[in-house]
Amino acid sequence: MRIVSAHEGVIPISSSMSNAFIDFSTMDCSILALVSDVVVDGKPLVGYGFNSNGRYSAGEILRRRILPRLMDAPEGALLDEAGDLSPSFAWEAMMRNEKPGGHGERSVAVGVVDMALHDLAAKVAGVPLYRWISDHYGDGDPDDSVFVYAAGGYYAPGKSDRDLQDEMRRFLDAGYDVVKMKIGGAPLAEDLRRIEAVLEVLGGDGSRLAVDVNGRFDLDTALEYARALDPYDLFWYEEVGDPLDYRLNATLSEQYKNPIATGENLFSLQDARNLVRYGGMRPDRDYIQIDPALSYGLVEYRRIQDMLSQHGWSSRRCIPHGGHQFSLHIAAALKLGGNESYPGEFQPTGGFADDAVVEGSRVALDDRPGIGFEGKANFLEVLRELHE
Ligand SMILES: O=C([O-])CC(=O)C(=O)O
Ligand SMILES: [Mg+2]
Repeated sequence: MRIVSAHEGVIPISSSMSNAFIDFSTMDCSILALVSDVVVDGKPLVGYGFNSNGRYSAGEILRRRILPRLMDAPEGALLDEAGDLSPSFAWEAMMRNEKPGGHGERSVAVGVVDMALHDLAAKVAGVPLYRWISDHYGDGDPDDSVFVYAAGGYYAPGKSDRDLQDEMRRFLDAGYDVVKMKIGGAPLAEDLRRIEAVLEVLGGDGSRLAVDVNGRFDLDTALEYARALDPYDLFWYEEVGDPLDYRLNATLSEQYKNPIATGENLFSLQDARNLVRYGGMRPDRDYIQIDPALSYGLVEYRRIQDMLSQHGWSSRRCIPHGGHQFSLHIAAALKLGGNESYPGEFQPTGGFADDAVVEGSRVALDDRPGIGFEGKANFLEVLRELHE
């Protein structure tokens, strides 16, 4: 098989909401179609990818470096011994002449292509991606459903505690047991009032509420909030300080007994290893949220899983950021602890298939070949425009 053309584009995924660090008024996203020479039912098979959310589109890097290297790779260089598309060989081709370090600059671009390559490889095999990953990289016995929690609870102009409660009620009505809200964008007293409002909806059960700081706090504020949050026994306290401030995270973990989650802004094996080496993360309770789409794709994510396992971490302690279908397949196949979900945000890219049902905070995988963007009508329309 051969990739005959690559079509890259940019779409807005903007909104009026804010977390403690950024607003999403100009958030956009790279999308990609890789058209193959494999024809099924008179149409070429096409692999699709996009770059999750939280990082902006990476079109320049895709156009100038990553895609030319992929498309100019010698005949056969992207194929394994069986003649099948190898995302690992493609990764080597895309990363040729790239120095180590500085990962965020290009990890998003490579992640977009890696997603499309995996979508295509599974479509060529005629199987859903979770099955393909499990057979190629896992134990051949994937989970048939994945734990998901509903992320939202953003700050927004004019949003009242009542609005926040209604949003959380909608999540519960949609089948989620665990929800997440933003903190750190308001003074502590106001955030505690917002937390109490959400806890009211959750019957007072803090173990069903995660809070996300988006890297806003210095150490003193991190500890001040930690003392205030501890009695709630929350599901987790997320990305409390700067993502690369491992000392802050380590100090926090000595003083905050409940689970901490972080990693959505770490984009490489090396950064993840530093978190585990120096960040004080506790394999018995904490969560690692690295998002495969932002961090060089599944090829790198598997290296990260190997590293975690060598450091005594179970894959079940990983719950990726991003709320997208790619990570849902990875979670089922590699037996992660779950996946994020944004029932209301980041359209048209975010979320799962239109017919996906969440029950008891779990979502089942479907049988569409590849990632299954074909079951997400609004997004598919945008993706098809790239190449049709
Ligand atoms: O607000 C964001 O950038 C998204 C985020 O942190 C998350 O999903 O955990
Ligand atoms: Mg987060």
